[in-house]
Amino acid sequence: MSGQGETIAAIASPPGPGGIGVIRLSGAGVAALAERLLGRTPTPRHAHYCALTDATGGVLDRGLLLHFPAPHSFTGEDVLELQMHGSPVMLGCVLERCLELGARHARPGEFSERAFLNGRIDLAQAEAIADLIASGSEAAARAAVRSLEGDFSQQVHALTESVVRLRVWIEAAIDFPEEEVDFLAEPTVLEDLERLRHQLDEILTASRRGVRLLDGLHVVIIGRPNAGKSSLLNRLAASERAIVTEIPGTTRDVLRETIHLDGIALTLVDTAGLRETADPIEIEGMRRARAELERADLAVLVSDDAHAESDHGLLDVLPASAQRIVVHNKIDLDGHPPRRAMVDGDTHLWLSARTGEGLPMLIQALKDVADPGEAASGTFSARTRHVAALQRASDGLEAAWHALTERRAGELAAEELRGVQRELGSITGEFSNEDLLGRIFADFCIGK
Ligand SMILES: Nc1nc2c(ncn2[C@@H]2O[C@H](COP(=O)(O)OP(=O)(O)OP(=O)(O)O)[C@@H](O)[C@H]2O)c(=O)[nH]1
Ligand SMILES: [K+]
Ligand SMILES: [Mg+2]
Repeated sequence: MSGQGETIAAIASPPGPGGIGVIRLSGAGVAALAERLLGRTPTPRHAHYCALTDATGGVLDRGLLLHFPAPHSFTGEDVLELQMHGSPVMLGCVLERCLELGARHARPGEFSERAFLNGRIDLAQAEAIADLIASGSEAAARAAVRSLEGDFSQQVHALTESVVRLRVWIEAAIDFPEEEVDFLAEPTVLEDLERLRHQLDEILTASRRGVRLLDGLHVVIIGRPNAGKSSLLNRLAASERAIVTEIPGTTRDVLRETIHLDGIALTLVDTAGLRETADPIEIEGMRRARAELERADLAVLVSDDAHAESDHGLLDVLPASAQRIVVHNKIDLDGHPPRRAMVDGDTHLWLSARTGEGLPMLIQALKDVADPGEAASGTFSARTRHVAALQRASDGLEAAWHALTERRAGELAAEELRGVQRELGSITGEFSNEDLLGRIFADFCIGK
């Protein structure tokens, strides 16, 4: 079979002893190698029970040998799977035997990379494999499976097709300058563009959700000194992680603690209290606090009820991209019961970090943000790389919109749409370079 790569081999099951161990091979020499191991030509996709022997014919182990001839295999090449006892020592010996017979060690992710290069899966699907393996919750795993099934890629493809249609149309108009101006004023062109922007935004939102499922939620706790930020972090982490004292300005550096709610990881970030000060250490601490806010999915503004009024001004510090919860802490001091209310579109919670009263409400609110529940049923897994590309595509559509509406510049709009097409193509790997591929597949485990 032509077009197959060097024969690669790897132990595909996890390291350590196990019930079953699997060695996987792919490439040009697989068919010959399978024949040597089995002593005859294996039947395609048939489980042969056989002895796996060393060079002298000594039995290393007995197990199943499965041959998947190209192109109907995971990589699109000839693939061989050896299933045997999960003994790390014997797996090593059988792998060694495969190397003697002409295979070489596979690099991390090399099987998936070949599957991608042979068009069995696109890049987003290949990434979904790694994400499925690494997923830490059922929600994340299900989302990864959906991406692996191609849900995400299909949506990106559909979008790309619409972009191409619009671009071709605009380019055709440019070729007839006397009609161009009229054409660009056509409401249908702008309607199409508007619809595209809407669809792209929906995918962008879903992708952000997908990233959150994989990477967890970045929750930044901010507020004035002594509001009880560190006390709250300790409560949520159920440990004395952060130093708590009655001295304002206790926390000066950024402090992180990961907790899990229903299988979803939340990185809680405690920060230095925000106030006017001349202390250079505190000033640096506040700079870091603001930097953390920039990449927050959720900002928890902690306010000591006594200063609620002035703390309200801090809401302006929060980036628009982050969701937010306002916590009114220390209700134990005035004896008010815990409660939850919506104020100007924000969730406000009254609780006590000291006594733990009202804390379940906060945990519920965090869960609501972390796991969008019903809304997540259509969520696919996505990576920061995808979100960044979609964001650039979205900016490109906006630029195309301005080019058409304000400047009647068809050429410019077409150029922007070409850029959008490239960005979308980079997600599924139609436009990719070796650097990017190298970086993506190096993160995979060996044997995948
Ligand atoms: N009564 C009461 N005291 C609290 C509560 N939460 C925190 N405190 C007290 O408030 C003081 C400050 O708490 P911290 O958790 O250090 O506050 P912080 O916001 O991290 O302060 P900085 O790190 O200095 O910005 C400490 O003396 C805490 O014991 C609460 O719910 N009730
Ligand atoms: K303090
Ligand atoms: Mg603190």
